[in-house]
Amino acid sequence: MKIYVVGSGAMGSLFGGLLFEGNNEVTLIDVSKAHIDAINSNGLFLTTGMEGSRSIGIPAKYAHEIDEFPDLILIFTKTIYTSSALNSVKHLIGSETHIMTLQNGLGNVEIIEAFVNREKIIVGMTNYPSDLTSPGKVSSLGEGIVIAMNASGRIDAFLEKICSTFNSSKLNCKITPDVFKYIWEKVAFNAALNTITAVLKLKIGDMSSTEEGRHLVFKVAEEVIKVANRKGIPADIEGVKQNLEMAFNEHGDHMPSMLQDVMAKRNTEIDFINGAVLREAKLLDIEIPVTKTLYELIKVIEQRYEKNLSL
Ligand SMILES: NC(=O)C1=CN([C@@H]2O[C@H](COP(=O)(O)OP(=O)(O)OC[C@H]3O[C@@H](n4cnc5c(N)ncnc54)[C@H](OP(=O)(O)O)[C@@H]3O)[C@@H](O)[C@H]2O)C=CC1
Ligand SMILES: CC(C)(CO)C(=O)C(=O)O
Repeated sequence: MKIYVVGSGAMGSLFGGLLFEGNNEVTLIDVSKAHIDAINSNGLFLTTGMEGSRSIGIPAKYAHEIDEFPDLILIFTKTIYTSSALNSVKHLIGSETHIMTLQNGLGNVEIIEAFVNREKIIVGMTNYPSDLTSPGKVSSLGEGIVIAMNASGRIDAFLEKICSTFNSSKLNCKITPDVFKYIWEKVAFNAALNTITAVLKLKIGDMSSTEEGRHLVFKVAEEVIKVANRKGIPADIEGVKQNLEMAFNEHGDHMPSMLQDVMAKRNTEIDFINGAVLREAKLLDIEIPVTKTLYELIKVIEQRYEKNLSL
């Protein structure tokens, strides 16, 4: 299968690298010169729990260097850049090209719909942890899953082919009609864990070693699931709590993507995570005070470093 990964940082490189090793024709597309140059000079240096460290000779390019249509565009930019990234690869979207999003947050399908119709969108979620440690170097130490579904609600042959391609590339994929239940559960997870570790500048394990840290995480998760349930989405707080416990125990050394953003003084996905939940809560007239406080704290942090001020 011919696959372009658009946004090839921590997650894009992990997925691109594994799909390439699974004998797919994969090209990484990015905007970071340092990252592209490092991969083209020395290969992608990928470390995964099962396979260890190796250098993968996968091509990395800028969008304008390519001109063939792929079967699949896997978009792995931060959600704030989805629209601009897809604009930069508009010339690569053929009539049969599908676009897949496993990005965190809410509203990803609606952004992609400006580029292809819903039948050509695969939406899902993943909880593989991945860290971009330096240009060209990515480390993913922990197991995960991919949940996927066609955004139109139909299971078709292409979706089945994608999932089996992922599975033969060591990416544990499941097709699930109830995909938005899992997306909301992941939003609850990220609204809690990503913001709290980012505000505290602590890795998952360091934060979750305190009773107060764990209490705060569960409080936010409960607020988000309350909103999902009131919208009629059967998200399950017990499942979210189990996933959080699993992250506390098994992903202790991971810096959630929002923490990686704050450390690098980049804008975060807060408007697509806590911000999106707050908008839904407002429509339903539900108070979610802890989720709102964390939203506001991340906004303060973003504004401080946008102005080059210390924290
Ligand atoms: N990291 C993780 O463990 C997990 C992350 N996710 C989600 O996956 C998504 C990706 O996260 P992550 O991999 O951590 O993010 P990264 O910031 O590591 O990677 C995103 C990459 O996209 C590049 N980029 C930005 N704009 C464009 C563009 N216009 N065209 C092409 N590339 C572009 C960035 O370059 P530059 O840095 O120069 O801007 C960067 O290299 C997010 O939605 C995140 O929430 C989900 C599960 C786990
Ligand atoms: C890996 C995981 C699940 C941890 O928070 C994540 O989604 C992220 O880092 O954004």
